[in-house]
Order: sequence, then structure tokens, then C-alpha cells
Amino acid sequence: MTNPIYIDQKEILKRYKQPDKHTHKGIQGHALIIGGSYGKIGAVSLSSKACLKTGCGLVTVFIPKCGYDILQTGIPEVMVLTDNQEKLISNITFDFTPQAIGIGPGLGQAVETQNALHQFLKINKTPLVIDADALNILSQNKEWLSLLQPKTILTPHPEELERLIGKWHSEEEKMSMAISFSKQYQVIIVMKGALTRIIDGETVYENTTGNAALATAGSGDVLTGMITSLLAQSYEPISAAILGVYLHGLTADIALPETGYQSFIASDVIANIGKAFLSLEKLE
Ligand SMILES: NC(=O)C1=CN([C@@H]2O[C@H](COP(=O)(O)OP(=O)(O)OC[C@H]3O[C@@H](n4cnc5c(N)ncnc54)[C@H](O)[C@@H]3O)[C@@H](O)[C@H]2O)[C@@H](O)CC1
Ligand SMILES: Nc1ncnc2c1ncn2[C@@H]1O[C@H](COP(=O)(O)OP(=O)(O)O)[C@@H](O)[C@H]1O
Ligand SMILES: [Mg+2]
Repeated sequence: MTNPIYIDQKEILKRYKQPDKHTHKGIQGHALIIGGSYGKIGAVSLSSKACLKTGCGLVTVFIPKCGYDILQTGIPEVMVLTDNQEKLISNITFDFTPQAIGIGPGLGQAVETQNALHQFLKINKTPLVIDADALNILSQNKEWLSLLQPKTILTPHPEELERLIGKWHSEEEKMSMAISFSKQYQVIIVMKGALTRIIDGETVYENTTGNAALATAGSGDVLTGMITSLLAQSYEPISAAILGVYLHGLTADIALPETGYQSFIASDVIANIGKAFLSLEKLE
């Protein structure tokens, strides 16, 4: 493995763009988050709220019918489209053009949902973040990987990564398998874990923020929303991944003195996104 590029303040300030003071919600990016199934609507709630709080102008979710009231009352700022099915997604349709899509949090892996993902991937040309069950479905149908647009962002945790690229026997082997996979399918891999690395072909980035407080349900769903938001705001895919991972980790570093490791939850990531952005502005 070549030496990684550290994702630190210097790397972030090269990429971070302050919003234009004349901007408006119509040009600040419209993101679509697709996911959820019965019992896992929370994953979409977390992801879509994080998406809004990371600065895009509009967020729509596409979820099964059972999540409609939950989303509309829980996060009134988010717009909601529903599938025909009550408990799962079976046919992904929407009548607008988002600037970025995040798919997978809480999605489940029902056969109908697998078919819906397949049909979606066949026609999708929008910048895309793929997480959680959407990754698991791809792992079971590896021939669909060739449908992905170049620079699609995949965000696996270690178990999802293993399902996707196969078993490794050493850290070196893991890295070389991930690099080969990234090159073969031209995808960006956010390899999540206690240490998060981002693979873009031969180039490897290593994050410097975050701590064990992030080992909590839904923190990855939040990351998906954050990266999708940055992608919708016209960041290049690699910059959206780098900035998203850095800000996500920073929220836990900022909150730790108040929450400790134990009481920090995914909603605390969302609550601290503002402070994470403000700390970048101070550095400029
Ligand atoms: N509130 C909600 O609705 C939540 C929904 N979630 C959804 O639940 C579905 C299943 O996702 P899960 O990730 O829980 O299930 P998975 O079966 O994909 O992964 C869980 C397993 O992965 C391994 N793992 C995870 N992080 C690891 C690390 N850093 N090092 C080593 N091993 C690690 C562990 O063995 C763990 O038991 C997804 O769709 C996800 O989005 C979860 O995100 C939890 C919260
Ligand atoms: N010990 C840790 N130190 C730093 N970051 C961690 C640690 N454990 C988990 N994380 C981060 O938390 C997130 C967990 O994502 P994921 O496993 O997908 O959670 P979920 O599916 O529950 O939302 C990832 O961004 C990961 O890098
Ligand atoms: Mg996850």
C-alpha cells in the first residue's frame, strides 16, 4: 500500500467551500434518501436529518408507507415519497431530479426490494452513495456492480466490506483487495471502522477525527446522509466522502467532554454537525 494521505485540517481546508451568501434552497442541492423497512424507519430519519443539517437545500425520502407519519411528524423539514408497499420498498419511483441520492439505510433485503434496487441501478445516472442493506444486496448480486456509475461512493463497515470483496487474512491483503475492487468498478470505498480509510483507486486517505463514542446504532446511517448532502451541494465525490468522514468524526470529538463515550448516540452526531462546521470557519 502506498502511504495514505491524512485527512486533517489542511486537507479539509483545501476542499471546504463556504456557502455563497446569495444562495437559496433551490440551488443549495436537493438530496434523495432511499431506505427503510418495517422496524427500521429510524435509519432513514437519522440519515435524512443529518443530510439537511449538513447544508443541502431540500431533502426528500423514499420509504415504505409505514414510515410516512413517522417522517412527517419527526422531521417536518423533510419531504416524503412512499412505495406502494406498507412494510418494504418494492418499486423506486420519483418525479424530480435530485443532485445526489443515498440508498440503503434500514432498507432490508427482501426479494421485492432486491428487484427494486436492480431496476433503480439500471437507470440511475445521479451521483450515488450506497450503504448498509443496499451494499448487502449488491454483495449477493455482484454482477450488478457493473451498473454503477464511475465514482459511486460505497460506505461499508468491516462486515459489509467482507461480504463485498471477500475474506482477507491480513491488513495488507485487505487494502490490496479494496484497491483492486475500487479500480475494477471505478468506485470510491469509505472503509468504516475505528480507523476510517477512503480508497479511490490507488489513492488511500486516512481520517484523523472520531473516537469510540461513534460505536453506536445509526452512526453510519448519519454518515450516509452527510456525504449525500455534500454530494448534492456539488462537491466532487471524493471531496464529499473526505469532508463527510472528517466532519462526522469531529462531532464525536467535540461532544465527548459532555457525553462521555457511553451516552453519545447517533442523534448527538447530528446535534454537533453545526459546531463541526463552525470549527472549520474559525480556521479559515
Ligand atoms: N434505528 C435504526 O433503524 C437502525 C437501523 N440500522 C440498519 O440495520 C440494518 C443492518 O445493519 P447492521 O450494520 O446492524 O448489520 P450487519 O449484519 O450488516 O452488521 C453488524 C455486524 O457487523 C460487524 N461490525 C460492524 N462494525 C464493525 C467494526 N467496526 N469492526 C468489526 N465488525 C464490525 C459486527 O459483527 C456486527 O454484529 C442496516 O440496514 C442498517 O442501516 C442500523 O444502522 C442500526 C440502527
Ligand atoms: N471505535 C470507533 N472509533 C471511531 N469511529 C467508529 C468506531 N466505531 C464505529 N465508528 C464509526 O461509526 C460508524 C458506524 O457505522 P455503521 O457500522 O454503519 O453503523 P450503523 O449501521 O449502526 O449506522 C462508522 O462511521 C464508523 O467509522
Ligand atoms: Mg451501517
